[in-house]
Amino acid sequence: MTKPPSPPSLTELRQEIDGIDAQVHQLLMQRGDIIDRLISVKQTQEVGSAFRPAREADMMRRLVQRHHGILPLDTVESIWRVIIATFTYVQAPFAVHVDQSLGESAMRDSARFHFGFTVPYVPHFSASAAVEAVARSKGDLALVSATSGSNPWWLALEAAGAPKIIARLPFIERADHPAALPVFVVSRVADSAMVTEVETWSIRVSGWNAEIARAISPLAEVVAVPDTAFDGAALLVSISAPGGLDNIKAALIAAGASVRSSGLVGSHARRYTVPPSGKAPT
Ligand SMILES: O=C(O)C(=O)C[C@]1(C(=O)O)C=C[C@@H](O)C=C1
Repeated sequence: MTKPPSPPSLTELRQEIDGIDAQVHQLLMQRGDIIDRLISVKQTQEVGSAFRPAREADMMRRLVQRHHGILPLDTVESIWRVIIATFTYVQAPFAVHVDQSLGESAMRDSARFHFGFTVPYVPHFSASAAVEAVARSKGDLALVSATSGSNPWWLALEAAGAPKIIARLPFIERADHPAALPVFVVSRVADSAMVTEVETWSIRVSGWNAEIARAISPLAEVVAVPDTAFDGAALLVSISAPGGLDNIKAALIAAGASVRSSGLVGSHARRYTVPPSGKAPT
């Protein structure tokens, strides 16, 4: 009778792990060599930022789709965020300007999760100050709340040549995400690098009240800052449906508001949600 094979020893398993670690490290250095070649092809210096939101949204979605096994998705996502953010930084150094006015810890978690520790973190006491710092810079990023605001910081994005909203974090949403805070990324990137699945519009209205807010809330995500001078409000409206802007304007007017102005202030990828278990992401 043949003896069953004996299980591998701890030393053998550790040798296998060492072999894999050396390969992972080797592959990361190889990735760095490719980034080195990509710098001259991309001509990042023209816009100043190496950040490519459309490419990153696509990479993060594919990462989730191919992932399986016991390694938690939180860990895989955070490792790749640090890899991509750091390789963006080595192409063209940038800082992340963070609005901490609504609370420091969740914003800091979001910045560190998505951009790691190599990219400098610059705290600000208002969203406007973070956005102004980006406007003065060549390729810096600002992180501001995507769901609430105490001042209409997005008005500064209306002008041609001003920075724009280029992404909404987290790229991959799910229950218990370790950096779940909804955050807009504001920067100046090449038009060709933008994702346009969701457009963000700055809309100024007169005659704003709670009833009008309720009337448009099923149609789009809205951040509203009342503007007492005009009995109105500055709105930041995220629109994903084609023709959505006209529908929003019609709904505002039907509810009794008048639209004073509208301007496109950016765009980002559609929200991508991983269900609790087993089902396909949406
Ligand atoms: O694909 C690019 O354009 C890159 O610069 C590479 C890379 C990456 O590290 O994979 C880095 C920055 C971009 O935002 C997207 C991807």
